[in-house]
Amino acid sequence: MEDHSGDVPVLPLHTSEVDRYVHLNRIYAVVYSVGILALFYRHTLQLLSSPTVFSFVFTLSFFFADVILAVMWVLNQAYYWRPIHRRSHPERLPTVELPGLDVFICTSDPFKEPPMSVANTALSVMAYDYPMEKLSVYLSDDGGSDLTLFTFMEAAKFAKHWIPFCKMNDIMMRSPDVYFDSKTANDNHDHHNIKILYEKMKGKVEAVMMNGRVEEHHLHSEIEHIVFQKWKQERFTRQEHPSVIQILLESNKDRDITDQPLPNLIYISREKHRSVHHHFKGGSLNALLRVSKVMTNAPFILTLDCDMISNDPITPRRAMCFLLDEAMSENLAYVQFPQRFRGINESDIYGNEYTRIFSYNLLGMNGTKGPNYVGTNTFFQRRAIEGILPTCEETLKSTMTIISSTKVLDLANKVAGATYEHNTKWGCEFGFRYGSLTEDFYTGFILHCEGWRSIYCSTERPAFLGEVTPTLYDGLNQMKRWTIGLFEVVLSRHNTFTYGIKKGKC
Ligand SMILES: O=c1ccn([C@@H]2O[C@H](COP(=O)(O)OP(=O)(O)O[C@H]3O[C@H](CO)[C@@H](O)[C@H](O)[C@H]3O)[C@@H](O)[C@H]2O)c(=O)[nH]1
Ligand SMILES: [Mn+2]
Repeated sequence: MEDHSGDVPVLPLHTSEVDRYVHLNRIYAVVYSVGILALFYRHTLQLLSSPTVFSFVFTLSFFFADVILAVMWVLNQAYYWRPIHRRSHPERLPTVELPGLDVFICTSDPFKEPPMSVANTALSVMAYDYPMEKLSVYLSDDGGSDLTLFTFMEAAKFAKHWIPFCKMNDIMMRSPDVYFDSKTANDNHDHHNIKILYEKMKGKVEAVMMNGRVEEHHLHSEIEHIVFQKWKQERFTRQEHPSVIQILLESNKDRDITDQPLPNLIYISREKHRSVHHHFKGGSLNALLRVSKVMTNAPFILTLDCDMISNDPITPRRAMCFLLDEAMSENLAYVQFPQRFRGINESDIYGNEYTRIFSYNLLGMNGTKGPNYVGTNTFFQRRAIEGILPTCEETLKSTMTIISSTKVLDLANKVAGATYEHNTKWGCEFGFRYGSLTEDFYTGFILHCEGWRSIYCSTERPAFLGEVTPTLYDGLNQMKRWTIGLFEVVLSRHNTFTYGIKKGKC
């Protein structure tokens, strides 16, 4: 990778090395295969020497059960054959301007996903070590909740203090809740003041949450009153409401308390109609793709679940080490960071950490086409996920610089409309793909089939930290959803065996 053609050698932005235990893995695989062959040899002998029909059928059933397990085992070896560790070197990124980054955060229920913790996720990424004028954070609220919007309005005010505080004190954990809870938070004067501000904001949000809805006396400015008028409409429910797009911070206008620019912060609740399928998270991500296209159109996109806080402010620069590498970016669809969790007790009795699917398997896939998309902590190239939009999507091509202009807002509301996708290829040829409860796996798989690659970047300090499912019931439900989602892919025309092989690219 090193280029010594110039006078000064250009150091690579990223390096990779094959896992040092790969040979052990391979030896183990060979020994295990011998074991499997011996087992089948024994089964065959038993079948041939079955004294009765009953014992024949009995042995045959064991034989088939073992065939299934053996096939699963063989397929799994792909993960251990050539795991690759990739390291990024963000300190080597050229000092030229960094590209725009649009962050998509999805939330869907203010009572299951408390707006205050969603706001913490947003604040943690808004405080990234990244040029503020290049960063836009979009919140998609599928719950269409005034409580969430209210919380984000408060968070936008708090961000003006929080972002400079993090940067001046070089804080790594930029989610306020976790930062104030952590033992490392040192109790200096600044810390004390910002904590008071945070507690005040939290108090306001809690009062509104207790009340269950935003009322006149919670609001202070004329603008706030106008915004919440929408919720006064008779038919404003979670499943039936017009689109709400609210710019809470505008980078080229708003400044923090040290007079530095702030990132854009935009609240979006796409239009919903009972009679129109909204396609859950996939639908919400596609609405975000379109709205962000008409507003900021950044070439790179980070998708985040509402509970995934940033744990390291340098992460977007790490992602850029891969995405900006010309030799690699041509067909690089996304850079995946692992899903790690906080609050897991030592014994992790429910296996909530999912180390295998979120760490080992992804590492293994780094040696092939790259990891599958796990729904969150993923930096996409916009052009990969968007696909080539046909000319009928002309509206999407007109990006403007003033995001708060009426023209931009009208267009944004139009593309966030419930029926906008009718008679278009959204969800099947471009955007996040519909048809599976695990839209993430499905989308990543299709991208790989289309010839795109992906990268798994794991770092010693986790880039993001999520929350584990709180109860066994939730955990089982989640597992059920994932299994159904994967099964939907198997039953679709994009079956991983047939479609992937037919395409000849997987
Ligand atoms: O109609 C919906 C439903 C969900 N979500 C959001 O999608 C995210 C993930 O949903 P969650 O219920 O937390 O599902 P999990 O099973 O925990 O999520 C994992 O599995 C999902 C499906 O494979 C992926 O989309 C996620 O990124 C991945 O973390 C959350 O932020 C939700 O708010 C929406 O925006 N709209
Ligand atoms: Mn979740």
